[in-house]
Amino acid sequence: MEDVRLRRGDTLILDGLNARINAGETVALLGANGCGKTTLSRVLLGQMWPTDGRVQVLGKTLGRTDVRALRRRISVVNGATSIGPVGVSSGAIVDARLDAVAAVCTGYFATVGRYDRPTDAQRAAAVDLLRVVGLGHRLEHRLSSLSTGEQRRAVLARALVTEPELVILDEPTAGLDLPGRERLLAALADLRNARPRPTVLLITHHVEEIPGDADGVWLMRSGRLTHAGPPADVLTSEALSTTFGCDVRVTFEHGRYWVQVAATPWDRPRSRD
Ligand SMILES: Nc1ncnc2c1ncn2[C@@H]1O[C@H](COP(=O)(O)OP(=O)(O)OP(=O)(O)O)[C@@H](O)[C@H]1O
Repeated sequence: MEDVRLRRGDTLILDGLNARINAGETVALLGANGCGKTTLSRVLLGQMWPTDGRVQVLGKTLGRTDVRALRRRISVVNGATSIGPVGVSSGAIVDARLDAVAAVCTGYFATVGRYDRPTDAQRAAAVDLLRVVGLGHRLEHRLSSLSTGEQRRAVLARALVTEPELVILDEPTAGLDLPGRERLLAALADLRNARPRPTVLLITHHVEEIPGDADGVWLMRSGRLTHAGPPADVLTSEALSTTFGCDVRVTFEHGRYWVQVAATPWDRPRSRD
């Protein structure tokens, strides 16, 4: 991204973004609600058009390339409800009535329901991926009978089945319990060992979800990227306190970064009695 600005009405949503992710790198994007993270991802997907600036994705310059062809090389996973009944207004990306293997196979055809017949090799790849995300024991189960965490992992497997070159994960662990979240993070760590290794943009609110060996971390505030660099340089108490507007302490343990809120601007001085 070069000098990317995006204005809608009176709101400057993205304010002069300059940043780069090299092929195969994992970068985490962190910032307060409403700072522009999802908008940035939508720009990368060609779903929102910047007011100024230049965006290149997978070597293609947006505005000079067929976005539909580019989209086939990208997968998006977000925490929103994406499994449900098929219908124009349901917003579902996959039919809840499908079993896990069939659901993952819809990823090959970018369909919500089962309209196409996958090859044996495609089914085998879907089964492999379901095992990777810890759903090997749920292959024949309908999505509607799976727990939220299991559904989320099935959606992740669906997103990966086409071996995308770029994976955008927008709060992929939202709504997951602790083991569910750890399982999903482990699946993401496996993804970083995949060959070829996809480029990953992980949008998250949770510092502890950022792999300690991520290639980069971007901090965003009011539509600007205020910090970008290796995790050890960016995930500091000072930088995160500025980003979130409250006093936080960052520690590094067990290969990950952890945050504690030390004080918030709305803390009142405690009475002595
Ligand atoms: N089409 C639009 N027109 C006007 N304002 C918009 C539009 N799309 C998004 N915004 C505003 O831009 C800001 C950034 O939204 P965005 O969804 O990118 O934030 P975010 O960082 O992903 O937030 P969250 O962490 O809450 O998901 C918000 O204030 C939002 O209301």
